[in-house]
Amino acid sequence: MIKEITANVLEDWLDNVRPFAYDGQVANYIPALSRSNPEDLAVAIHYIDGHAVEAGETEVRFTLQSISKVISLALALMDNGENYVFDRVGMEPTGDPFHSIYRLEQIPSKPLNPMINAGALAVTNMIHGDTPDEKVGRLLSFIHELTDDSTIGYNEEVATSEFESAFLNRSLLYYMKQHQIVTGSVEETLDAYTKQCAIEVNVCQLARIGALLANGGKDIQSGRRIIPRHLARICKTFMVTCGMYDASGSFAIKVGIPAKSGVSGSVLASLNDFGGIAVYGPSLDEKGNSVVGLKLLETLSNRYDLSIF
Ligand SMILES: NC(=O)CC[C@H](N)C(=O)O
Repeated sequence: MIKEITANVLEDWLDNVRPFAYDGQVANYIPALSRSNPEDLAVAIHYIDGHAVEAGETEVRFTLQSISKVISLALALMDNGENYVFDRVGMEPTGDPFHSIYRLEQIPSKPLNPMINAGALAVTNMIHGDTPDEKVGRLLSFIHELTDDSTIGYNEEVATSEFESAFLNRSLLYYMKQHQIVTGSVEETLDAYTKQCAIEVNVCQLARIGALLANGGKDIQSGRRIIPRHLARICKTFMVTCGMYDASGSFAIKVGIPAKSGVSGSVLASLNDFGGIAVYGPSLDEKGNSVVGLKLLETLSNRYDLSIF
C-alpha cells in the first residue's frame, strides 16, 4: 500500500485540490500571515520506515501556529509530569472556537484542553526556563531533536506581529493569572507563546515530527527515544479529540487520522504504523482549518482506508 503513494501520486492529488486554493481566506488577524500566498500548496509523507515522498511547494516555510501546541504539550509533560499539567489544564474537547474565552468562566476555571489557546498559553507558561527566550530556546532544541534538523528557528516578523495584536490571548492569560493557573508575567508568557507559534518549518520537517509520534516517540532513523511512549500517546489522543478545533468531530468522521492544524494553513497528521503526513495550503475555512489540507487528507484517508476507526 505504501509503495503506491509516490511523489507522482501526491502531485496528482495536489492538482486535484488546487481549484480549492482560493476557497476560504488566509488568516488576517495576525497581520503578517495575511501576506501568505494561497497558491503555495505542499504535501509530504514521512513513513516510519524512514522513506519520504513530497510534492508541491515543499521549500516554502510556514509558521507552526497551533500545531506548536502539540509539541509544547509534549515538552511541558516531560518537564512537569502529567499530574502537574493536568491539574491546570483539562482533557475535554470544547466544541468552541480555539480562541474562545467563554468556558474559562465556568467552574473549574481552568482551560478545558491544551489545544485551545487558553490551554496552550497555560502549557507554554509551564515549560521550564527563567525567561521567554530560555523557554523558546528549549522548545527549539526539542524540535531540532524531533526533526533531526538544527536549522529550524522562529520567524521574528510573525512573532512580533502576533505579539502586538494578541489582545484576546492577553485577556485569556490575565484571566488565568487571576485564577492561579498561570504564574509570572503575562507579557513574558505571551512573548514565549507568540515565538513558539512563529516557529517555521516546511512540510518535510513537519511530516517527520508526525512520523516520530507515529513511531511512539522514537526517532525513525536512529530509533532513539525522544518522547516517552505514553506521552506521545497523550499528544495523539488530543489530536483526535481537539486537534482540528471545533471541527474535530467531523474530521474524525471524514478522515479519522490524529491531526493538528494551525492558522498558517498547515496540518500535521500522525498515523501509527504508517508515519507522518504534513499539508500546507494557507486558505482557511471558517473554523480556521486549511481548506486544501482537509480535502487532501480526506482523499488520502478514503483512498487508502487510513481511518483509525
Ligand atoms: N489556531 C491557531 O493556529 C492559533 C495560533 C495563533 N498563534 C493564536 O494564538 O491565535
